[in-house]
Amino acid sequence: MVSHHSSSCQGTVSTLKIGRHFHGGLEGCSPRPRACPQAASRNYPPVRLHSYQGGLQGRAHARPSRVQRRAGKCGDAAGSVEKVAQVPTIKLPPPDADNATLMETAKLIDEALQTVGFFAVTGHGIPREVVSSASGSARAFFDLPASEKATVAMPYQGYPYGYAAVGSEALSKSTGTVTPPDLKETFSVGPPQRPQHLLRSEQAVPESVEAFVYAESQWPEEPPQLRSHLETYYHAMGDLAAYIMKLFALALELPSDHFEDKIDAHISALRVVNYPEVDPSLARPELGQLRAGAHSDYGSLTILLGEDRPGGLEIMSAGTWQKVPAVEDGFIVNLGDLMAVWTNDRWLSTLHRVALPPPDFDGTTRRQSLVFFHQPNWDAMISCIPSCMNEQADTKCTVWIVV
Ligand SMILES: O=C(O)CCC(=O)C(=O)O
Ligand SMILES: [Fe+2]
Repeated sequence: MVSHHSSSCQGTVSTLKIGRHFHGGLEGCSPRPRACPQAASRNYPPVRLHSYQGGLQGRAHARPSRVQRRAGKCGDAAGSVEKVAQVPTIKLPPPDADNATLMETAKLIDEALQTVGFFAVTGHGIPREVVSSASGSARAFFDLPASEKATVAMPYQGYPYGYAAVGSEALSKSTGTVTPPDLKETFSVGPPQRPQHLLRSEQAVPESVEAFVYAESQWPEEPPQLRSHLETYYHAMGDLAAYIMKLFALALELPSDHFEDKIDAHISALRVVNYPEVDPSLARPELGQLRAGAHSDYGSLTILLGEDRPGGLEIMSAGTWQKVPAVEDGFIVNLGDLMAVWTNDRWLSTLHRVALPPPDFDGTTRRQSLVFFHQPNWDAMISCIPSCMNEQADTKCTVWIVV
């Protein structure tokens, strides 16, 4: 449904009704902020997502990224990939480094995002203790009996936060590919504090935004430190994302604070993921079944802490699936669809997946990831960044509001 409203800019504002939908069901949308083109919202009120302005009409949804368009079919045999992706490791300077140093780093980021859509960061300054506490508590949570984990299960399909058992989600559905469900279990949480930003917004906050974007996280009784460890980790990730967005601004020839007021009440989600041991002698994965099916992320950027285990992260690059090894004391950062839209496709939101371990591997294959999906403020205006304008970009003032 498209309706028109007046706006402060000269053109029209089009309100496009598509469901922004979180759910742990098999329809393929993951429990994190995103516009879900495939599943119309049936059991949850649709909400406004971000506005897209500056000729990006219609791309806020159903937009295959450049990589996806090149990728073609992506269901080849998992576990057989040998090639290692050219994902550069970028050592971040301290945030108060001189401008020339920050610009050098920004250039490396620009290069990585134009070519692979992924880079690794070291020098991030996040204490090891913050990372190991969050990882350890997440592992302890996943080790609980199923009945305990079920106490914090997402209460209904469409609720963004809580636990989702193995078999709840097939990420590949978001790219229009039907596969059996992913072999993973997840626990997702949202912003620890309800941002004050809601109160100062000029627009009335739709109830659906209140209920959805700021839905309450659910915390289990066990392990007792899970909440404090994950909240500390969430804040550390939010700060790191803000620093990376500052470097993004420099890379895009913008003032370094360009994104600040668009992410100061970010609605990011933290998701911890357990990929259980795969033992084909006990249960053979179904045809096309992966640990996480091929997908691109939806937000501004994702910060991933993975584990180097067989059956890990792979990206589609130069037309083939390629492995992305974990980086010691580092994080993997990738761009999401929203940032690809924001940059008018200058930067890539790359298709990726988590493969199955090779069937003949006889060591441990359990793998855990901590995935931080950074999302700007719910009402941030996403308008084509001036340095990303090109002949293809339609410059008339059109704002897409997803309600
Ligand atoms: O676990 C991983 O390495 C990647 C997970 C991922 O891509 C996701 O959850 O969106
Ligand atoms: Fe992902």
